[in-house]
Amino acid sequence: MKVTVSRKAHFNAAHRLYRPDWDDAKNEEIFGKCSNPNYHGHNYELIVSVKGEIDKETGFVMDVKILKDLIISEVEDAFDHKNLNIEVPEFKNLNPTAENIVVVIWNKLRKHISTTLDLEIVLYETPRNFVKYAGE
Ligand SMILES: Nc1nc2c(c(=O)[nH]1)N=C([C@H](O)[C@H](O)COP(=O)(O)OP(=O)(O)OP(=O)(O)O)CN2
Ligand SMILES: [Zn+2]
Repeated sequence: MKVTVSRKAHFNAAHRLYRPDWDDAKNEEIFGKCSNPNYHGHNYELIVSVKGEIDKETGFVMDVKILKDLIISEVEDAFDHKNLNIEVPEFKNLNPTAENIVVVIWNKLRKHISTTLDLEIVLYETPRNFVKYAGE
């Protein structure tokens, strides 16, 4: 019997979608207003879910306090109030799309979560745009 435990979190961050090997016109054509050279921001919301067996002694799949602290140290401290393109090393050579951001977050968290647990992350870039990644 497997149960999913989820924790919501949020951060706000600035970014710019662009490719340095494309000129401004091509970036504008593909990324539109999101390629604004002066950046723009989002209030990102995420739902981190771990799925696994309930431990017989604790009754936990995973202690949510541990999950909360992990999200704070690996995601919020690293991304909150940051310019993703400039201040977050993972995006130095990676376009900070929602797709790429969710994969980066998943890889950061995966290292710290037991391999007996499945990990899935849903990342909302806006209230209407969201992506999901489970490591496949
Ligand atoms: N596949 C993707 N497409 C887009 C991404 C992305 O990360 N992956 N990102 C953007 C922009 O950065 C931004 O998310 C779009 O903002 P906006 O168009 O303002 O989104 P809204 O949901 O607010 O738009 P509404 O029309 O008001 O719903 C673009 N594309
Ligand atoms: Zn954006």
